[in-house]
Amino acid sequence: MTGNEQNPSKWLAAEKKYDSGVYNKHDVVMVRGQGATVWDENGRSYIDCVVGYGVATLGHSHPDVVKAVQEQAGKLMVMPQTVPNDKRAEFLQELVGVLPQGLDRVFLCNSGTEAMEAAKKFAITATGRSRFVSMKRGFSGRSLGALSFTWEPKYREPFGDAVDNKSVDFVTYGNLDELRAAVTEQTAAVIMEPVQGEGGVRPASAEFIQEARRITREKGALLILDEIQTGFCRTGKMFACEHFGVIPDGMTLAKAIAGGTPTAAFAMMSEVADRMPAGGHGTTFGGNPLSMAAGVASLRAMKREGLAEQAREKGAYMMDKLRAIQSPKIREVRGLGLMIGVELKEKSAPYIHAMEHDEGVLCLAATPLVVRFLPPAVISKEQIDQVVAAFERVLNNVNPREERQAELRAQQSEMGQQQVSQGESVQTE
Ligand SMILES: Cc1ncc(COP(=O)(O)O)c(C=O)c1O
Repeated sequence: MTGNEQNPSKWLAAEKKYDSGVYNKHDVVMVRGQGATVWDENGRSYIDCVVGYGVATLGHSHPDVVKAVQEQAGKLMVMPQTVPNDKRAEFLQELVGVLPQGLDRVFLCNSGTEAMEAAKKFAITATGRSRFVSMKRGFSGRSLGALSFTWEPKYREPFGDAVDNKSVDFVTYGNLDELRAAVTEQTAAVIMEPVQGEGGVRPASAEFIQEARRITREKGALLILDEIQTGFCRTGKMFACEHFGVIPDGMTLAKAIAGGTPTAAFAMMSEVADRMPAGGHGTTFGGNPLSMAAGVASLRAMKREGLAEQAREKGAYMMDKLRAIQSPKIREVRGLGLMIGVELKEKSAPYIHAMEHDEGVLCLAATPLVVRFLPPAVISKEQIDQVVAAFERVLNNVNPREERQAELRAQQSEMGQQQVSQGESVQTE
């Protein structure tokens, strides 16, 4: 039991009452974070291997980011992108400095899905084409434009024809023949994640991603890599495409880009940017000075602290430890850097719940069978040891089938009790 179940919090009640209802809320209220640790309102600590779906790769409340935000908040928070701003210029310079060569034009926005929207529009104006190739099991976000690239039917079907799924061909991630057949002279862009995150933590093969580069060039289409989850050191390089020696024409960026502030970008080659008419796209909050200040501090800290090397080394350490777990429930441990998935032979949800509830470790699902770990790169090896030990205990102790049967037995006996007492009351009246 968490403290909240014993003593329901007013914050938990308020959030559950007023939220739109689209989220499956946990029974816990988080109030503070530092590095790889977060604390709930009752003071219980958790090792965070979710970090806001992969946002806080630098750790929660990194001191440089906190200082930059504090200073900028007292100076200037709002300036639209039509009016140049010192922090925005500094951020753009820093960002282009770490991006693969040639990606030196940037559209700034606020979330991953907006970066995908931008990518879609820039690809259409750059090529004069409007067909796309995306990947089965791919996830690109949930706005209607981005949703057209997202494969999972449950995210698309509730919105029927409002999601444009006629102009997108989905190919099996890794299938070279399907890829070659799908990319034609009508294709504006091929969209893919270098490691599928939501789709089960699946790294692309070098052959597949390199063939995507080759065939898009041959057909005059763009290659757009979705590095929203993989970017900014998560996979052990600043960007995952560096593992494959591939430079795309455009790259969508978000999550860890700016120290936890809601920031995103579509970075592209000049030839792609130059074809968008002035005023053809825009956003109010994109490139706001507050996020830009956080972004500058975050990018500098990533470089100074060797965050990519940390993610590479700790990722290998954690993956080795997970692979050493002897459990018949594990089908496969896979990933790249600190983007790690453990595919089980059964549903992952009860194990993820037990990790949080019983062990104080936050992790998340990626498809119903996969437990996904996205710890910050500043996590210590001791914390990794704790996470792996907790996971092993949970695999040993949780038995969803037995628990479900016990639940059913309890329900049946409760119903039996009710029938007996109803029967008794009838008799006694
Ligand atoms: C690969 C990928 N693309 C796009 C998105 C959408 O980003 P956002 O949730 O910021 O809109 C996500 C979010 O998880 C993602 O992992």
